[in-house]
Amino acid sequence: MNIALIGYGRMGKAIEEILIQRGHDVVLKISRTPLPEELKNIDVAIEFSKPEYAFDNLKVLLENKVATICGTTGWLENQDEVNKLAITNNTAFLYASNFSLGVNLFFELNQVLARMMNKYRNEYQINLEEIHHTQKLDAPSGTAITIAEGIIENTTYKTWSMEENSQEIIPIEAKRIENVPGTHIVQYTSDVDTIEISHTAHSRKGFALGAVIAAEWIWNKEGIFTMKDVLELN
Ligand SMILES: NC(=O)C1=CN([C@@H]2O[C@H](COP(=O)(O)OP(=O)(O)OC[C@H]3O[C@@H](n4cnc5c(N)ncnc54)[C@H](OP(=O)(O)O)[C@@H]3O)[C@@H](O)[C@H]2O)C=CC1
Ligand SMILES: O=C(O)C1=N[C@H](C(=O)O)C[C@H](O)C1
Repeated sequence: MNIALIGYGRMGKAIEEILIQRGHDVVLKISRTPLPEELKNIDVAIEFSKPEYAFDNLKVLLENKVATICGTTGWLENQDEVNKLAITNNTAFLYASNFSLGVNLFFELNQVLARMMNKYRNEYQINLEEIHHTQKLDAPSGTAITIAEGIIENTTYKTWSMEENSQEIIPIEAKRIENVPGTHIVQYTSDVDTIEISHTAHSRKGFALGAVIAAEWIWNKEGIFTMKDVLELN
């Protein structure tokens, strides 16, 4: 496939390595310079830039009818508009806060555990922690937000917060430590014990491979998709 890499930082470079291994051609690489207004001969675009640039990039890609997968976090206030653009331009769009197979399995496990724990809300205090490298621009991580949303869907918690803690709120703590690719921990603590599930990425390879698999999957499709569709977790 002819792939456009929009954002050529840590993730862009890790993705490029896997694209080449799997026989794809990287026909456009964008870092900093604005996207050309007209895009030609691109099968799929892979967007991993920065929170403040993602929306503008996605608009150009989708208006050019380029099937796009996006891993950039921190731009979701514009998600509805982006989804509409994909639909009106008869193309395909997939956003994932985390492309790794392991985290997507963890999302499922998190929902099952949340459903079980809802009965014991009074006995157990919930805590969500994410740890990332010090260059990360957004907090909490997109993955932590997806985990919190999975808990909210399956319990009587109403929202999440990095500042407040109450019966209705899932507290999220974000830690920044040199060279950590991404760790997420969900804890339920009572007076007598702690139940904990965690996912620890050892490198960026899992995110990058998942992004390439999603790009291969979305080619020639139309609509709005998630990693659940790609990994057939529905
Ligand atoms: N969904 C997932 O599985 C994962 C998501 N992420 C997310 O992906 C994003 C990128 O992460 P990462 O690669 O580590 O970050 P980096 O900062 O390493 O890379 C971002 C790149 O985008 C470039 N850039 C700047 N402006 C633009 C622009 N207008 N258009 C396109 N590119 C631009 C930056 O250039 P310059 O440095 O010169 O400004 C930089 O090279 C983050 O939001 C992160 O949270 C990360 C890992 C996994
Ligand atoms: O910025 C990162 O590095 C990561 N960002 C994503 C997020 O915000 O969840 C995914 C992964 O945890 C690494």
